[in-house]
Amino acid sequence: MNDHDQTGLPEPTRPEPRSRREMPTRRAVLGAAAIGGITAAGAGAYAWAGGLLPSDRLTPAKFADRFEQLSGVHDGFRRNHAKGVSAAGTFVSNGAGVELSSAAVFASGSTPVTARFSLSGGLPTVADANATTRGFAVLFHLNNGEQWRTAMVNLPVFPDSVPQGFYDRQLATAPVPATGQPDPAKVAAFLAAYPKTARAMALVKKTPPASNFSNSTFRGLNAFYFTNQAGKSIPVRWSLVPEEPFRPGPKAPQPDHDYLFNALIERVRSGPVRWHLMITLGAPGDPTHDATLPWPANRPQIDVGTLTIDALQTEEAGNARDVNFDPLILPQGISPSDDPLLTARSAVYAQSYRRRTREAHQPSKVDVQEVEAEHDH
Ligand code: HEM
Repeated sequence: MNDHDQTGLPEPTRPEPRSRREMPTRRAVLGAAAIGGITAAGAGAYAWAGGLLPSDRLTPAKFADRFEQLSGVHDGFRRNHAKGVSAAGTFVSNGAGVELSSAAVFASGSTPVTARFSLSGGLPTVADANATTRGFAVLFHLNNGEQWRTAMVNLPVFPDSVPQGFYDRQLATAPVPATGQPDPAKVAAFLAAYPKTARAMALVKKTPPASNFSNSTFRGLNAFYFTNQAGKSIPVRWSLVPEEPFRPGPKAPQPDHDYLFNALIERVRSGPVRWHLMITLGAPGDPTHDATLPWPANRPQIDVGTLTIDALQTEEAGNARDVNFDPLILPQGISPSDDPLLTARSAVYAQSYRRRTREAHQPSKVDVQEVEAEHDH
């Protein structure tokens, strides 16, 4: 994601659908030991060696270079979703997910989570703005030692169907110095080349952002498969639906540079914030390979439990700062779909993770204690 999402997406030739069983997962690649730890330096390049990306020209390093080209290098920060805050809480399963997936996280009971709220883009100092894509990443620490990591955003669909589209979109929508706005001709050419992005962005425009992080719906967007104890698999997508009622966010720029993060810090200080984990069940024929395409609105949605966030922490060693929210770190009972974004994400997140963890860490731009102290005065 970047913070100028007003662009288009490609209809490239789709590779032959791969069997789910052929898709590599980080679980398989890294082994149980790596999954047990809170950090996962990536071995993501395996995905590219397997030719899973549509173009040999595009590598994890080139992807990371492009983020740096557009936002600069900010030592120690994520190459995308650079501005953020760490969070902690608990997922309480109501047991309804057990018949869908054998993942231990769905057995009745509670699972601790490490989470992170973020804004898209590579600038750790970016001003909070209503239209900037918001992220909510969650790491479930399953009681059996497994982990489930998922990074979600507050969009109804993803703008790009293939990695090359995301890569091209970043450049096509970059503001030009003369106007501070994207070059309309470049944007038009990009959208003409990527009509799926044009359609996805029309859906995004019809879905106004909520006023705060705490009343935003966050969606995983990529499809996965759930497999239950009986070995039955079903395509799914998931989302976190807030208990707090939706209110539209302000259209005008806000005087407070950090108004979204400041409001979140105050909100969590006043009491826990809750979302319901909703699993949408796909039907035969629903696209699993393309995150730009919504599934029909009448697909069953199963509420499998409640995620509660009750603490925020300034990013630092030991909390979500040092987590790679790789979407292919999955527990037994959840497996990837044929969506090409998944393997690309895994590889590019690993590249970003490697770069940022080798750099000197700068203090996070969202300082929880500072905001709380200001509020007390
Ligand atoms: C080809 C597609 C994509 C690329 C190349 C990409 C790239 C990145 C990169 C480089 C990071 C920083 C990773 C790190 O340093 O830990 C990141 C973070 C993030 N991405 Fe993506 N992304 C893609 C698709 C998506 C999709 C489909 C979603 C949501 C459905 C998403 C949501 C997020 C979120 C929420 C974060 C912040 C995670 C955190 O807090 O650590 N991204 N992305």
